[in-house]
Amino acid sequence: MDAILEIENLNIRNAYGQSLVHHSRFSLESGKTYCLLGESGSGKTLTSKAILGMLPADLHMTGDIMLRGYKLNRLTEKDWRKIRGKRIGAIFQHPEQALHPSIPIGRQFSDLMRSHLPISRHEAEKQAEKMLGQVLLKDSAHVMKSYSHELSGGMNQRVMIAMALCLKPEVVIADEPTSALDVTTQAEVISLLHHLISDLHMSMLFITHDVLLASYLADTIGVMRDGKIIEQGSTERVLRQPEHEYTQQLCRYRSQRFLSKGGVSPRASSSTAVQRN
Ligand SMILES: Nc1ncnc2c1ncn2[C@@H]1O[C@H](COP(=O)(O)OP(=O)(O)OP(=O)(O)O)[C@@H](O)[C@H]1O
Repeated sequence: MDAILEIENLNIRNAYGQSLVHHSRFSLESGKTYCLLGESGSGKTLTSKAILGMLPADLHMTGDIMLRGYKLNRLTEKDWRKIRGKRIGAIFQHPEQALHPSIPIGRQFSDLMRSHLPISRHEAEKQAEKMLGQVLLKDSAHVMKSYSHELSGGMNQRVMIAMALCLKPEVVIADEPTSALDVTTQAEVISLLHHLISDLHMSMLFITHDVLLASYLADTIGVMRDGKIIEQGSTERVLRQPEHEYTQQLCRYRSQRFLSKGGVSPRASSSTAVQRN
């Protein structure tokens, strides 16, 4: 197997020495999606922040995070800026917090591209507009001139996806990217993300509390609880033959939702909640 991102014995403690993430170990294979699945407070976001070198200063981390075998733990902030965005892209739950409120989208987009690539403003804007078209934003020229508060939640999240993917990162981290969206928009954005990631042959770490989303997107699932990965394996195995009692509970809950939604099947079986074309 060709591991692109490896997490070895990751521990995160707060200022009082309390363990928030405990001996976490997993790897993301090239071209695959690994899903960290768990309820609120289980340590998923802290894990993603550690991988992005964005842990709050009051938290203490030990363990190794390796991108293609290269240790990221001891990088300076200057080195991190070369990796974040360029080699590891990120999509967060609230795009409006990540986007600058008083800079037009096109300017933010082209600034991001120019901070990593030696291209002119004109060329960066051309590429940005093209990328906005790829995330199916209809009037991309208009979006380029807009401010984030003028766009809907779903449009802002499409902009974030375009920005996260524009530099063709090896790994994309998507942390609950659709939990602030309504159900229809969520399905559209997840379907779009899934197709782009596979078309561009990227690897994704997807973070969610939603078993149905995990079952749709993930090749491998790691179930997180109280800062620990209590079970991991192929999506098929984890959801069909869960070993841990907590995973069994999650799967029962998923079956109830499945039935209440009138029958949508997970990736572990033949069709999906969000249609895969
Ligand atoms: N800066 C911080 N200082 C101290 N404790 C923190 C800090 N950030 C997070 N925590 C705690 O660490 C634990 C894990 O938080 P984390 O945000 O990773 O959970 P999560 O699984 O992503 O949940 P959610 O989906 O609600 O974000 C929680 O108990 C949280 O309160």
